[in-house]
Amino acid sequence: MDKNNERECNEDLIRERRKCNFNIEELTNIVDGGKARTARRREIQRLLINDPEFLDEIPQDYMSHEDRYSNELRKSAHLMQKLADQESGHDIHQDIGALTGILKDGNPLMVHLSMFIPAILGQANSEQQEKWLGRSLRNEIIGTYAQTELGHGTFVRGLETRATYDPTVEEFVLHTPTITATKWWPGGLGKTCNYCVVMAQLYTQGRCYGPHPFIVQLRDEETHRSLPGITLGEIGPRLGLNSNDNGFLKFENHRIPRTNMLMKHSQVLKDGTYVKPLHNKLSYGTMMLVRVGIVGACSRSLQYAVTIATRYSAVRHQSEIVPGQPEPQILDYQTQQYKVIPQIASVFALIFSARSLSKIQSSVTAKLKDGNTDLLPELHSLSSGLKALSSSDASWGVEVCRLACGGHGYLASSNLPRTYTGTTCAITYEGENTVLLLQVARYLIKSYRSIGKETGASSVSYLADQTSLASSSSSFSNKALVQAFKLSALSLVAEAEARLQKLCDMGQEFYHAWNYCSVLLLKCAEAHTRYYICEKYEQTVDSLKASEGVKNVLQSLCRLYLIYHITLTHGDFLKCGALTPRNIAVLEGEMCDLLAVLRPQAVSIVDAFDIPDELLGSTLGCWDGNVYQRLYDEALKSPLNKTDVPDAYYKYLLPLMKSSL
Ligand SMILES: CC/C=C\C/C=C\C/C=C\C/C=C\C/C=C\C/C=C\CCCCC(=O)SCCNC(=O)CCNC(=O)[C@H](O)C(C)(C)COP(=O)(O)OP(=O)(O)OC[C@H]1O[C@@H](n2cnc3c(N)ncnc32)[C@H](O)[C@@H]1OP(=O)(O)O
Ligand SMILES: Cc1cc2nc3c(=O)[nH]c(=O)nc-3n(C[C@H](O)[C@H](O)[C@H](O)COP(=O)(O)OP(=O)(O)OC[C@H]3O[C@@H](n4cnc5c(N)ncnc54)[C@H](O)[C@@H]3O)c2cc1C
Repeated sequence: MDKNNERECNEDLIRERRKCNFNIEELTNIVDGGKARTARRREIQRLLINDPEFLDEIPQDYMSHEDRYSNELRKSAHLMQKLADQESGHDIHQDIGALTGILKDGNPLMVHLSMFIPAILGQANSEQQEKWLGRSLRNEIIGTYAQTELGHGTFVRGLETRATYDPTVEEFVLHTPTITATKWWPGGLGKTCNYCVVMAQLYTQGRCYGPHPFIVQLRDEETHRSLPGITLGEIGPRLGLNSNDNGFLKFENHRIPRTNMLMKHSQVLKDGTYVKPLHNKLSYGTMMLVRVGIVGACSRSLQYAVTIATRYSAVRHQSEIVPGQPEPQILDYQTQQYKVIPQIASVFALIFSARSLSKIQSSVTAKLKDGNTDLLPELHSLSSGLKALSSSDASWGVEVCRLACGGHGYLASSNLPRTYTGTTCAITYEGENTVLLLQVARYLIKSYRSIGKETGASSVSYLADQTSLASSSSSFSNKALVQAFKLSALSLVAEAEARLQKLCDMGQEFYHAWNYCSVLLLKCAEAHTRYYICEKYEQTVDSLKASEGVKNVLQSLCRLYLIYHITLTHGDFLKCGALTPRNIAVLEGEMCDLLAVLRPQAVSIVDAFDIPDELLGSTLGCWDGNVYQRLYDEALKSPLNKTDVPDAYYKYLLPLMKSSL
C-alpha cells in the first residue's frame, strides 16, 4: 500500500490524517526506541512481508488442528532460517517486536527462542554453554522449558518430578512418580522439541535441595522418535495459540549425565556434594527474564488492537448525534473516545515502563556477574508487578477495542479475537497474575517493616516518606497527580501492614493473617505498580527532547492516563485524602476535555505505531480504511461458500424438513 497515494484511501481517513499536528516519524522513533531501531524494524519487516513463504494458502481458521500446526511450523522454521541467513547477524531480544504478526497463533518455536535459549544463557556454566548454546542458536537442537506439571504450576516448590543423583555412575535419574507430576503445558513440547530444560526436585546424598534446571534430550536427533523412558504428547485445543503444540512429558527412571544439571549457580559434585548458589532463587532466573520481555510484548499487542479500533472508529458511521443529520463517525461519540483513546495512552505507559524495567534488569545482571545479589528481590518484585499489570491492562484493552468495533470486532478477520487470546494467556503463564502480585505485596510489607534500613532499592524508598501521608496537594500538575498515586499506594501498604499486625496481635499465625488480608494486599501491589508506571510515564515525557507537537501529544496522553486511572480507583485516593471529591469531579471533567483534544490526533498517533497491513492482518484496521470490501472478500473465503447448497443440507436438514410430510 502506497501511503502517499490518497486516492486509494477512505475519505474519512484522509480527513483524519490531514488534521495531524505533530511529526509522525518522530513519534514512531520514540515508540521504537530511536531512529536506528525504526530502520532495523522496518528492514526486518520488509524482509518478512515480501516473502511469499509467509502466506497462508487458506485462512488458518479453516485449517484442521494438524494443518494449523504444520503450517505454522513451516513458517517458523523459515523465519529462523531467514534470520540466521542475514549477513548482519541479529539480536532476537532487540528484534523480537519486529516479528509480531508474522506468525499468527502461537508458534511452535517461540519457547525455544524465548525460554530454552535464555535458560542456557542464564543457568548453564561456560562448558555447558559451549556444548549447547551454539547448537541451539543454530537450531540444530530445539528445546522448551518444562516446569509446570498437571498438579503444580504456580507453586514451583511443590513440583514432583525428581532428579535423584546416583554417584556410582555419575548420573541423575529423572522420574515422574505420579500422574500429577506429568509435565504439562510447555510450548513446542508435544511434537517439535528434541531437547528441553526440565525443572525437577534435586535429590542428592539423601536430601532434597528443591527445584533445579536440567537439560534433557527427549528425542533421537536422527529419527525424532522419543527416547526410551520418555513419554511425550500434545495436550489438545486451547482458547488460543492453537498452532503451537503445548505438550506433556513423563519420565520412567530416565538417566542423564551429571553434567546435564545446569550448573552456573549451584552444582552437584561427582561425589554428590551439593554446592549452593549465591542466592537460592537464582534458578528462577529464566522466569524473571521472560516476565520482563512480556511487558514489551503486551504493549505490542495493544498497539495492534488500538490501531484496528481507532482506524475503524474513524471509518464507521452509525446513528446520529444531531437529530436528522448524517450519521457521524463513531469516533465522534465521547463514549467511543473513552473506549479507544485511553488504550492509546496505555500503550506508551507500557513502552516506557518496559524500557525502565529493562535498564534495571541489565544493571542487576551486571551486578550479579560480580556476585552481588542485593537488588534481586527488587527486580523480582518489579518484574512480577509489571508483568501482571501489563498483561491485565493489555488484555482488557484489547477486549475494549474488540467491543469498540461492534459486531465486526467479533469476526476472526478483524484479528481482534486472536489478538485477545494471544494476550490474555500472559495473565496466566509465566506466573499467574494474582500470585505474582502477592509476591509484590510480600516485598512491600517487608520493605515497609524495614524502613530505616538501607537496602538500595529505589522503587520502595517512598514507603519511608511518612510525612506525605498528611499532605494532599492542591496543585494538579502531572507531577502532583503522580504524588497522589504515591500517597494512595503508601496508605494502602500502611493499612495492610496495620491490619496484618492487628490480626497477629490477636493471636493469628502470620500466614493465616496474610491470607485473611490478601484482597487488600493485592490492591497494595496494584497501587504500587501503577504508581511506578505513572512515575516513569511522567518522567519520560517530561525529560523527552522532542518537537513541540510530539511533546504536546505525549503530555496529553500521559495526563489522560493519570486521570483515567485515578477515576477508575478514585475510592483509594479519597480514602487516603490524596484527593477530595471536588478534585475528582474536576479531573473527570478534564478527562473529557483531553478526549476532545486527542480525538483529532488519534488516527495519526496509531499511524505512528507503523504496523504494516500484512502484519496487522485485519479487515477493520487496514491503512486505507477499505473495510467493507475487505469484510466481504474475506467472507467469500469460507469453505461453506464453495457450493450454494452444502452436503449437510441433504444429510440433515432435508430429512428434518420432510419428516412431518
Ligand atoms: C537468541 C535468543 C536470545 C535471547 C532471547 C532473549 C530473551 C527473550 C525474552 C523475552 C521474550 C519476550 C517476550 C516473551 C513473550 C512471550 C513469552 C512466550 C512464551 C512464554 C510461555 C510461558 C512459559 C511459562 O509459563 S514457564 C512457567 C512459569 N511458571 C511460573 O512463573 C511459576 C510462578 N511461581 C513462582 O515463580 C514461584 O513459585 C513463586 C515466586 C510464586 C514463589 O516461589 P517460592 O515458593 O519458592 O518462594 P516464596 O516462599 O514465596 O518466597 C521466598 C522468597 O523468595 C523470593 N523470590 C521468589 N522468586 C524470586 C526470584 N525470581 N528472584 C528473587 N527472589 C525471589 C521471594 O520474594 C521471597 O523473599 P523473602 O525475602 O523471603 O520475602
Ligand atoms: C498458553 C500457555 C503456555 C504455557 N507455556 C508454558 C511453558 O512453556 N512451560 C511451562 O512450564 N509452563 C507453561 N505454562 C503453564 C503456566 O506457567 C501455568 O499455567 C501458570 O504458571 C499458572 O499455574 P497453574 O496453571 O498451576 O494455576 P494455579 O496455580 O492452579 O491457579 C489457579 C488459581 O489459583 C490461584 N492461586 C494459586 N496459588 C495461589 C496463592 N498462593 N495465593 C492465591 N491464589 C493462588 C490463582 O490465582 C488462580 O486463580 C503455560 C500456560 C499457558 C496457559
